[in-house]
Amino acid sequence: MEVRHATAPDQIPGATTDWLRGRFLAEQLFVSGEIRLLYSHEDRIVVGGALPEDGPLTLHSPDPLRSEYFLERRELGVVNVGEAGVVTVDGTPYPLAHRECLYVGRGAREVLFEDGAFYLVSTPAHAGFPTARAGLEDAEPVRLGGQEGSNDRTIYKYIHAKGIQSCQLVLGVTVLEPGSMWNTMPCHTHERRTEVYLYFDLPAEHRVIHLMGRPDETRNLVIADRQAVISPPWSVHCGFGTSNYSFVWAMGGENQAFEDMEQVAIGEMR
Ligand SMILES: O=C(O)C(=O)C[C@H](O)C(=O)CO
Ligand SMILES: [Zn+2]
Repeated sequence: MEVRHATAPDQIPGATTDWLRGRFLAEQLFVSGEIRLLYSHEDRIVVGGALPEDGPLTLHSPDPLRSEYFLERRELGVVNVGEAGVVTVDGTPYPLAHRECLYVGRGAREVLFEDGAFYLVSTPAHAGFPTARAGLEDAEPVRLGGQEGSNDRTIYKYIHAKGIQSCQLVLGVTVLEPGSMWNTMPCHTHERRTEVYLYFDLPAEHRVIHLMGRPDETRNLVIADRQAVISPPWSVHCGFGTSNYSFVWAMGGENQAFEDMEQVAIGEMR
C-alpha cells in the first residue's frame, strides 16, 4: 500500500506537474487480479481498486494500518465501476450492478470481491454501523446545472446523514448527461473535510481536466478513466471533460454536513 503524507497550500506555487501528480493523483488503482490501496494522511482516507478478473480477491490489512483485519478500526464504501459483481461480507453476498454502492461497517472481518471492478474508500471509524447496499434508485437524486452551462448532471447521495449511516464517511456518485462536461461549477472548498473524486465511465481516449488548489492559485491535472484525485480541505475540486463521464465523490473529516462548503464564484478564481 502506497502511503502519502499531507500537504499544505503553500507548497503549490512553484510545484511541477510531476510533483502535483505524485501528491494528489492515484493513477493505477485498477490492476487485474489485485487490490491496490493508497493511504493518504489527508483525513487518513484510504482509497483503492479491486479488479478480480482471475477469481475472488480478499481484502487484507496492510502493515501501515497495524490492525488484525482491515475493518478493525475503519469503515468502507464500495462502488462498482465495472460490470456486475458481488461483494461478500462475512459470508453474506451483496450483488452490485454498475454504479451501485455497498457500505461495510467497522468490525466486518472478511470482505471478498468477485467479478466487477470495485472502487474502495475507507475512513477511520469509532463505532460499527450495519452493512448496507444501495442502487441509484435508493439514492436521493438531485438534478443540477443545465445544458446551457454544459453541466447537466445528477448527484446520487449514498452514504450521508439522511441515507446509509456511517461514522464519518460521506459518499455518492454524480452522472453527467451526454453533451455536459463541467462538474462542480461553481466550485467550492470545505475546510472541514477532505474529498476524493474517482472519475469513471470516461472513454479511454478522453480526459478530465481537473482543477485544484486555493481558489486564487489553481493548477490542473489531466486525468484518465478510473483515476482518483485527492482534494485536501483547502483545495477547490472541479473539472471539465472532453466527453461526459461519471465520478464517485467521497469525503471524510470533521462533519458529514454536505452543505457545509464555501462556494467560490468563478470571478474569484485565478
Ligand atoms: O457535480 C457536483 O457538483 C458534485 O458532485 C459535487 C460533489 O458532490 C462535492 O464536491 C461534494 O462536496
Ligand atoms: Zn466538494
